[in-house]
Amino acid sequence: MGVEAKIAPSMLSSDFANLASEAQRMLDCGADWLHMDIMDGHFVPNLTIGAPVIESLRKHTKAYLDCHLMVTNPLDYVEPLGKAGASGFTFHVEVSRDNWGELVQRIKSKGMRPGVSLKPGTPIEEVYPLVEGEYPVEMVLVMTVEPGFGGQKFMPETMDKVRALRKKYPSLDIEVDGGLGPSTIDMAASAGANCIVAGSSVFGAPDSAQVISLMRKRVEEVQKNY
Ligand SMILES: O=C(CO)[C@H](O)[C@H](O)COP(=O)(O)O
Repeated sequence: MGVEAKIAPSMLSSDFANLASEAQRMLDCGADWLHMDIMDGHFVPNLTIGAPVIESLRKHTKAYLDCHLMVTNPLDYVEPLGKAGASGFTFHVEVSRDNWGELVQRIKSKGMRPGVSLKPGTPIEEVYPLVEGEYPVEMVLVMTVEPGFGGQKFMPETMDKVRALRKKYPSLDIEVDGGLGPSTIDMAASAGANCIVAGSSVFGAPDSAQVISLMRKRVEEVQKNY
């Protein structure tokens, strides 16, 4: 089927005062990507980090920095994040309905991998043109909680979107984010998600490596049957 399991701890749950060592700890625990939540206090009611922090972290790691832009004007972030060393740039479809073609082109021109995300209430059909268009995104991030805060409860009803996407696009990277951990990974993996973002379940566990390994195993078990 051609999709790989990617386990991406959400650095939102890390100790931001020790970001570089927290990032290295996650990589040592087996993380594939580091998920970076960029929030502007407008698209979502929380304010986190931006390009300066990505630039600082990039000096300490070569890891894939999977940036999720929970911002109203993603276009404004392309240039700074490209310069800062972001790897993936995932924007929200709800704020990009009129300019996603330009956005994807600019993201790619800065050497980043474009992705699109959608909130729980947004119909999955809205992202189909972005996967199939002239300037396709390379990943769809299905939010499994309302974006804005870590530690929320996984919304099982969002799995219908993951199933629909996987049926339509067998080799697409499908990421899920929010409330993922040992008790919810089976739902996400069996629906077809292969990129798993997890914050509180990984950072809050006594053995983060064990949680990462369990989630990877579940995704791999499902993927090999495709
Ligand atoms: O994007 C996010 C919130 O908008 C976080 O990445 C997400 O909620 C992960 O945290 P947790 O695993 O604790 O739910």
